[in-house]
Amino acid sequence: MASVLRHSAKFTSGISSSLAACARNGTACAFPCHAFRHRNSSTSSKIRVDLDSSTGVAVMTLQGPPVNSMCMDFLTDFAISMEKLELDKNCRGLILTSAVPKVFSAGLDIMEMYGKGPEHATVFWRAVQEMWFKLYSSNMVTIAAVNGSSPAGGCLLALSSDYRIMADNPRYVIGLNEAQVGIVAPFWLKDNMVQTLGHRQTEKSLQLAQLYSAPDALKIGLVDKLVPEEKVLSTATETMAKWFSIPDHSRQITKSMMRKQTIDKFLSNRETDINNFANFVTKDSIQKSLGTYLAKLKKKKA
Ligand SMILES: CC/C=C\C/C=C\C/C=C\C=C\CC(=O)SCCNC(=O)CCNC(=O)[C@H](O)C(C)(C)COP(=O)(O)OP(=O)(O)OC[C@H]1O[C@@H](n2cnc3c(N)ncnc32)[C@H](O)[C@@H]1OP(=O)(O)O
Repeated sequence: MASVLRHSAKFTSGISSSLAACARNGTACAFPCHAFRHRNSSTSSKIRVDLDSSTGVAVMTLQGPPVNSMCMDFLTDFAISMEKLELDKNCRGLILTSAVPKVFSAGLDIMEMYGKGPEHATVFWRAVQEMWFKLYSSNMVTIAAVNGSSPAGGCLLALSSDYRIMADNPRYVIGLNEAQVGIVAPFWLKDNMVQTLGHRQTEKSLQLAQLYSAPDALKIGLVDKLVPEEKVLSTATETMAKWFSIPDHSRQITKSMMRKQTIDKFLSNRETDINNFANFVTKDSIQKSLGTYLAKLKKKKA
C-alpha cells in the first residue's frame, strides 16, 4: 500500500481521552459525539480508511473508479487496511462504503481472470480468499453501507459483514451472479450466503445468478435495511452505536461461535479451493465465457 497511517489526532481535552478509553474498553458510549475527535487516515489508490479513535469507528471507502472492481492492488490494500484496523485497539467497528457514484463494487476484476496463466490465478485467488476471510472473521463490528450496485464480489463484502444497509434505489442491484459470468461461487461464499438466506433461497439465487433490486434484496433478507441514499452512512453510524452497546468480548465470542464451522471448513480446504480455481478459470471453455461476458459489458456502452 502506497501510504501509511497518518496520525493526525489532536488530544484536546480530558473528554476526548475518556471517550477513547470508552472505545478501547468496549464499554457503551453514547455517540455520535462530534467533539474533540481523534482521526487517523490512510489512503491508498483504491481504498481510504478514516478511523475516529474517539468513537472507535473506522470508515473504509472504496475509491477505485469506474466501478471499484477488485484487482490485485485493491485486494492487497484491503488486506493491509484490515490488518492495521484489527490490531488498532482504538478501533471497534468498521463501515464499508463507496465513493464511486451508483456503484458499491462490481466485484472481482474480470481482467485478473481473463487471459492469465495458472500462477496468476493462484496468487489472485489467494488474495480473494484473504479478503473474505479477514472480513468474515473480523473481531470488529462490520457494517456494509451499500450505496450502489453490488454484484458478485461486491455482494461478498456485504454478506461477510455483520449488518447490511442499502440505498433505497430500485436501480441498484445486489447478488451473486457468478453463474451468469460462466464461473461458480466458491463453497465458502455459498456457505456464507446459506447462513444469511437459508438453503432454498441460496440455491435459487446461485443457480439463477440472481441480482436483486434493493427492495427485493430486503424482502429475501439479503440486506437488513433500506434507507434513502444520503442516509446510508449516517444510518450505519447509528447502527454501530447499537452494536457497540454490547460488550466486545461477549459479542466477539458469539460471532466466532456462529462463524466457526464455515471458517474451519474454509481453512481445511483452502489450498484445494485455490487449485480448483486455477484449473477451472484457465480452462478454454471458461476463458471463452469470460471473454463473451467482458465483450457484453463493453458493448453495453457502445
Ligand atoms: C470449480 C469451482 C472452483 C472455484 C471457484 C471458481 C470460480 C469462482 C470465480 C469467481 C468468482 C467471481 C466473483 C466476481 O466478482 S466476478 C465479477 C462479476 N461482476 C459483474 O458481473 C459485474 C459487472 N459489472 C456491472 O454489472 C456494471 O459494471 C455495474 C452495474 C457494476 C456498473 O454499471 P455502470 O453502467 O455504472 O458501469 P459500466 O459501464 O458497466 O462499467 C464501466 C467500466 O467498468 C468495466 N467493468 C465493470 N465491471 C467490471 C468487472 N467486474 N471487472 C472488470 N471490469 C469491469 C466495464 O467493462 C466498463 O469498462 P469500459 O469503460 O467499457 O472499458
